[in-house]
Amino acid sequence: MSTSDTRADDGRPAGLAKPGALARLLAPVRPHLIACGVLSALSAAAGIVPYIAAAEIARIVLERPGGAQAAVWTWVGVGAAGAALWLILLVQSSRIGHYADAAILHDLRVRIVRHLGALPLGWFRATGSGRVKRAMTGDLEEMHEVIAHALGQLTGAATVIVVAMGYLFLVDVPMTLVALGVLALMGVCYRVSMRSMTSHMNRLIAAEGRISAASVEYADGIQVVKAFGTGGRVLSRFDDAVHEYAQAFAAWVAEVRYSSAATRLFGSEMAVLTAVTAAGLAFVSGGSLTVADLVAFLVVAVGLPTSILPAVSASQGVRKGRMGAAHIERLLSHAPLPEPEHPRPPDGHGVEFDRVTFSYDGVTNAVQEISAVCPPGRVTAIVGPSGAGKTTLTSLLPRFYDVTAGAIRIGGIDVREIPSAELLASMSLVFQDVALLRDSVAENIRIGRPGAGDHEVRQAAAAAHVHDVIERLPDGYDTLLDGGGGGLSGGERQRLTIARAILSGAPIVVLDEATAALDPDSEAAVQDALASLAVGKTVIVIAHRLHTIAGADQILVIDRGRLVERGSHAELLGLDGLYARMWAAQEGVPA
Ligand SMILES: Nc1ncnc2c1ncn2[C@@H]1O[C@H](COP(=O)(O)OP(=O)(O)OP(=O)(O)O)[C@@H](O)[C@H]1O
Repeated sequence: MSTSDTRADDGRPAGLAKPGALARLLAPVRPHLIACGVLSALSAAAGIVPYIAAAEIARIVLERPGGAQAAVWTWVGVGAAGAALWLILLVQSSRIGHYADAAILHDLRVRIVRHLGALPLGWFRATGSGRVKRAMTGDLEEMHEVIAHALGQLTGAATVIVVAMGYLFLVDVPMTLVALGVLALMGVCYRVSMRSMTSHMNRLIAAEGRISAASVEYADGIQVVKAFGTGGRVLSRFDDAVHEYAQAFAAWVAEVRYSSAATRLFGSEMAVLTAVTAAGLAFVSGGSLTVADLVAFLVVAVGLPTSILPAVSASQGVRKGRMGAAHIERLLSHAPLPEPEHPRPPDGHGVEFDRVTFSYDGVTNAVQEISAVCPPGRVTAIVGPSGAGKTTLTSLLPRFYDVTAGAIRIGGIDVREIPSAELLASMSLVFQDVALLRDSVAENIRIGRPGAGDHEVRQAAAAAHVHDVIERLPDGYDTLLDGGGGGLSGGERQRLTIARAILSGAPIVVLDEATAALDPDSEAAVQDALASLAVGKTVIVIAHRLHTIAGADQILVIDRGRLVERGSHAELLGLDGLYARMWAAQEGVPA
């Protein structure tokens, strides 16, 4: 998790949840939550009745020994009815709470997934998967705790205090004040122990994020770690994060150790029992309290901590739920890719960059005033030194980001006027970091055109020069690939994605050529596959190794965000400029 993850977009620490984010997100199930709260309160009230009945029976037996059998049996009936009602209402409130929980979490998951689908792809590159994952798992889980558990526990505890104290007040006021005093001490200690919870929680969440980022970094880069022995550095980042977590936790514990121990002490049956017994015996010997009334306190007041303590963890659950809700609301508030008000379909698939300027930070332009036409049926190569702006320029075409100035047109229509689904469907994006899904080989190709028949999948694989490789796999086209495409070489994985692009039949192909050198056979196979893919299409290829694009119809040379040269390979060599120097450097031929 990056630092940005621990802060709200307005710079406020993430723990300081926007007030009301939880209430706003739960609005669709508010009636269910109110019903759940009311039933929990009624259930808690019914749950205290058997204790009151026991106390009343004790008072009758002690005050009128041998008499009032009917009254005893009435209280037995009341107690049994209270217990039955407690159970029935508890089950009902839990049923409604869990129903609301399932409904709202489903609703939020769908909203998050739809929203993610509408966010610009550049947002994912900048944000990373950790934040998305946290919203879909941890943050929702924290909201679940509030809806399904904390709400009922809090209303239940509040009701138990009101009903029990109401009854005890009727029995004896001074004794009730003694019991209340113990519980009030617990409340004060709890508030003291929770005073700095938000800042400690933020520190812990930030450290937790760094632990998870370091673990992902280690797992993702395990090959590099093992091959180059950089495990020490990656592991030390993990170690530092774990150490920071332990320190944050220790600092919190050190600060709250006395207040939370006191909370436990005053919130225990032991404390209430001691206070009630001591005060009660004093009052009894002073003649202001009967033994029967003392028994009522021993039965009802001593049980109170057991009913109230779950509310302590529930209130922490609510704090966490508010934080989770704030994270989710923030994710949902990121502006989606603006869809055109008056969508227009492109007329053709030639691509035109018209004085395109783009800045990531609003200060420096990564791409500046680039104008070029990429005609259909032709290959346009983009070359230039590292950091020149090649990837940036091509990522503006599928609207990973929108241009800062100028325009990009497909078939004469500004990409911002083309519906985003149609825009993405009009192009195949073949990137270096080959994305294979955990699915069969056939399905990995079929993503290009869901619903394509087996025969078409095989044809695409054959055109991409990867059919024979697939046939040699243990289960052929049904072989399951792990996420990284294990079992296939780099060149084979690339050809698989090229087969995917061939099957999609999209008229525009954007290709980020692999920087890593393949062995000559593999490279030749990839080149042949690309030639099949390019037929009749508008092909834009970012080239790192110039000899692979020497035959391109036009080559655009970019340097520091600007288009500095353009022409065919021969023309560019004739210019004796940047391209000629790059060619000489790569091919070992003097320019
Ligand atoms: N997500 C981003 N946020 C901010 N700046 C970025 C981002 N991506 C790239 N840049 C910057 O924009 C400039 C152009 O980068 P870009 O990746 O487009 O270059 P490139 O020519 O594709 O480089 P390479 O050949 O090394 O891939 C660089 O200065 C880079 O640091």
